[in-house]
Amino acid sequence: MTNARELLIRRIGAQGDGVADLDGEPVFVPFTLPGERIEAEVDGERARLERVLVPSPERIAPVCKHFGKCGGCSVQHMASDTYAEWKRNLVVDAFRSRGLEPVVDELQRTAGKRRRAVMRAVRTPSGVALGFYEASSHDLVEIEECPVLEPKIVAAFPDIGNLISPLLSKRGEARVAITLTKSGLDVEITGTERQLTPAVRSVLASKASDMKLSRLIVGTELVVETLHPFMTFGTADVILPPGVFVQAVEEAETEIARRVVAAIGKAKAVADLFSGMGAFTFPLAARSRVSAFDGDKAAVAALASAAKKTSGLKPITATVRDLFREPLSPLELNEHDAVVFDPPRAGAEAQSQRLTKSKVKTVVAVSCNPATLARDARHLVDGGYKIESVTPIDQFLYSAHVEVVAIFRR
Ligand SMILES: C[S@@+](CC[C@H](N)C(=O)[O-])C[C@H]1O[C@@H](n2cnc3c(N)ncnc32)[C@H](O)[C@@H]1O
Repeated sequence: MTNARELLIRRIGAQGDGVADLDGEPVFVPFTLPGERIEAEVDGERARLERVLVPSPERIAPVCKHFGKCGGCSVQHMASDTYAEWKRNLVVDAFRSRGLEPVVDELQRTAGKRRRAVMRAVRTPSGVALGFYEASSHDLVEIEECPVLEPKIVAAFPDIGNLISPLLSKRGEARVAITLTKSGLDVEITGTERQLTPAVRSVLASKASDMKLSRLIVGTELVVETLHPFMTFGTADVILPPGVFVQAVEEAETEIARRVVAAIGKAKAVADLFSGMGAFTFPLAARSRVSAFDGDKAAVAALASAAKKTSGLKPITATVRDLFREPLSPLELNEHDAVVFDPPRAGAEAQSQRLTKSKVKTVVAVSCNPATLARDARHLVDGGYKIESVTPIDQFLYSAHVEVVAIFRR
């Protein structure tokens, strides 16, 4: 049952929603700010904003016309300083909840835009629309502009819609992953029900080369690869396997790598855990021997192949390993002077526990989830490490996500 209520917003929650109290219970209202008096349609612990009765002086006009409907961004309505302090506090609160009170740096901004978009495509009366889902829904919002995406990706939407058209039935829907690589757009279309017949394949291949795509994959089939899609890490060009992890924003990746390299200093041997394709391995290998480990076979193969082709670096080894099930043992860790880990959102708990039993002096943790980072930091601190610095980086502009680089020493 829903009902319209007048509410006073008291704080901003971890997802960027304003939080009001109603009969002693929290109610989350997207797109509102502390101090605002609003009218909202309440449905359990969620509410839909109807009207802002008394706006906060921190309220600003959103930069995108789709804001409020598109589920991609949650916080375009906050003044810049409020936004930066809220994001920084997400990290402060995560550490505090584990009993840790490190000095957390100011939010580091990056000017760059996202180089990967994972979108949905649907047929419309006039063609094919590309968009993102509304928040907590499967309703598509057709996207005509996007301030967080690389403009080259947004500019390609009409052509990509046209490309997908022969694959979509009347009510069909497809998933489209578009990645801007150094050799152009890499497009992967999945979830279409129509067969990739030889005739359709040849139409797609010809459209893809007209569009100068570096690669087009449909389902698991490579339709065309005009140029190998690659990214540059340090001095190495690494060819992207399909679907591999890439940091969202190139400038953020460069800033993280710069901080990782500076923290490692002159260490002779470094373990790069959850290395992916080597975004940190290659910058580190300018000075240190690096052992890279990751669970993704294709990413490790891409890293190893680029390491073979790149001259002027210290030796690199690349190993496929499930680091949740089989974290590096204290003995293996002791072969290194420093360790970097950059796990998925689940964090690196087992590995952090092993680190406390090793002699490694420097640990650099890179994380996109302050909650699991703080949990892992608690293990490291209990095991004798001191937190040297914690730096939030705004890799995920206008969202409730934040990247963090934390340095530990003993
Ligand atoms: C946040 S990404 C970091 C990748 C790389 N450091 C970078 O900056 O591009 C996390 C990586 O963890 C890897 N991964 C996920 N689960 C894993 C596991 N159980 N064992 C080892 N690696 C895993 C993924 O393949 C991915 O490359």
